[in-house]
Amino acid sequence: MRLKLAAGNWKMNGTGGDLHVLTELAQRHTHPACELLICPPATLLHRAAQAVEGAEIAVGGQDCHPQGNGAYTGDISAQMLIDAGASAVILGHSERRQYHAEADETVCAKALAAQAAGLTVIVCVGESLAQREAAETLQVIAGQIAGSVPDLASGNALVIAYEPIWAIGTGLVPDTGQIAEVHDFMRTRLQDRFGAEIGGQIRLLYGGSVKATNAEEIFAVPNVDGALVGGASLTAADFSPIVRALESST
Ligand SMILES: O=C(CO)COP(=O)(O)O
Repeated sequence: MRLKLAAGNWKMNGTGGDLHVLTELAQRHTHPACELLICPPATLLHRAAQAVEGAEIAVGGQDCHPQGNGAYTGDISAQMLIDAGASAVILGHSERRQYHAEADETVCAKALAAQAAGLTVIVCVGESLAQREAAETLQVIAGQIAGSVPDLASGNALVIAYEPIWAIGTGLVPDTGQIAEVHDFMRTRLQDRFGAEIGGQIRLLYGGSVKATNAEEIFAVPNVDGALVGGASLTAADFSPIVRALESST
């Protein structure tokens, strides 16, 4: 059984005054029937980890460097994320691929480092609108999974988030048939590569304009094991109903 995961990606949002969102979430979800993860900006990680201490909420980073330490100004290593209290990291988000020119090989190197450090890795994949319109979606996803996901000894510490670029922050969401097609395809690719057991352990999240209003429908899709939520993870009032929808889908 894969434990469902509700993950929030705060992106470049949030300062100390927003930590109350975490304490509010902790109060609302004392015994969650799914895993809860919030990935705040790196500047807030340590305080976020302290804010959720004792609660069933984990915190994670939004990126890490492949090296453990060294002359990489502005970068943060996987060990540093752990030191700050993180247990997971998002890698290869389309915004990093686009604005930081991260290729699959870079994402894979980061994933290896994060795994070695003991972090749960959330690798993001997803097609652009032009790629979808050219009927290249599955080909793009296959290439990103092959290139960004490192070899694994277990599937428990790997999560893949399918985030169509055209659905991120736009209010547009693929229909459930389109989500099912990609998630089933990812499951098959992962089981072909890693075997039925490991490939069956890897959790597959959907991300892109997930809201309280569409969560239930999305979580009913087979092979959707949770969500990676951007905008609607910034307040407890928005995120909490998504968590509840996931809990009742389990
Ligand atoms: O990019 C996302 C999460 O990583 C999705 O963002 P939105 O939920 O704001 O569309």
